[in-house]
Amino acid sequence: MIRAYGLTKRFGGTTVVDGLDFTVHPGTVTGFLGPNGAGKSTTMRMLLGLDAPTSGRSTIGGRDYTTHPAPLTEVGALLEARSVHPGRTAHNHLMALAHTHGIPRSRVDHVLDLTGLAGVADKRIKGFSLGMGQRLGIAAALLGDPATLILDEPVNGLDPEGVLWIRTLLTTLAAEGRTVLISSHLMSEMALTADHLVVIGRGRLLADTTVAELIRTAGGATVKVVTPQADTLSALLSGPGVRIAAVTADELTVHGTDAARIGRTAAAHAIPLHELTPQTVSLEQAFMDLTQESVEYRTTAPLTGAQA
Ligand SMILES: Nc1ncnc2c1ncn2[C@@H]1O[C@H](COP(=O)(O)OP(=O)(O)OP(=O)(O)O)[C@@H](O)[C@H]1O
Repeated sequence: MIRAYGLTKRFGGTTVVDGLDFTVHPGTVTGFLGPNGAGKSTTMRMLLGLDAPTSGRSTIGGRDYTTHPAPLTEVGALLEARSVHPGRTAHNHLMALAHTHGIPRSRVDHVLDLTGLAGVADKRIKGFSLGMGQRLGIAAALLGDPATLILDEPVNGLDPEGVLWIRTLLTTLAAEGRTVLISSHLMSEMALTADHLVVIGRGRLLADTTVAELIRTAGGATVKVVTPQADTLSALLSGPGVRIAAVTADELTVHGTDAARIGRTAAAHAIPLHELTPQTVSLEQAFMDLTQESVEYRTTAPLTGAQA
């Protein structure tokens, strides 16, 4: 379990992470989301003891990361800035890590297999593509068979097959009971990978919730209904918690009830339906609504097309 208690970081006069409290539970993949510059990497660096908080504290597995006697076997981390020796082969890089952390050699072959790098294990890292480098970073994070994984933008640079692979890998690792925290600024990616979301903007906590709950609070599910008897149906559906908006004379948007009930009501009163479509707010839209006040880099002028 990862816990942050009032985690705060100031650089000069700027507060980059502002009193963050959250808990990341084992057994689920938790997405750490926020627009560019929201403070995700800084928070992860503090969790890992790489940046000292200005105030507040955090624990991993109940203790401060820096006090773990064998951190690699407790926490596997992938941060954006990797320090790997470009002249080394992937195999040698992992062997060096294993050796200095008392991890058995057999783990090196295991993580090379797991990350699909076995075929290029003897190639020098400097010849690696962005995606291969990303896989190597993940291999290093998994080397100590850690109970907790903290991965900063793990999908960066991966091709569609790689994205699918990491999604499956993370879900499997969480199902084994591990704590998995992954950052991204892509809501669409998180929607497919994470069960739980911690969303920040300008260093502040905006949401700590499930994907489904985020959609619900962002406007919830609605149903589009097209019928020549919109007024009659509207009157029949009205009630506590139900909001109905007339889009046109024969189209309604209904909040607060589901398509099944609308269909049953229409059938019971012999009202013909030309369309009955459940609609959910896209997660991308929910994210934009949530973070619109805290977007650091906003386009102010419309794009007018490519200049020659
Ligand atoms: N060492 C530093 N000194 C000064 N400012 C910093 C430092 N590190 C980060 N910042 C600033 O802190 C803010 C948050 O940065 P951070 O990298 O944590 O955001 P992020 O959410 O990870 O963004 P992205 O999605 O773009 O990676 C940014 O405005 C950044 O410029």
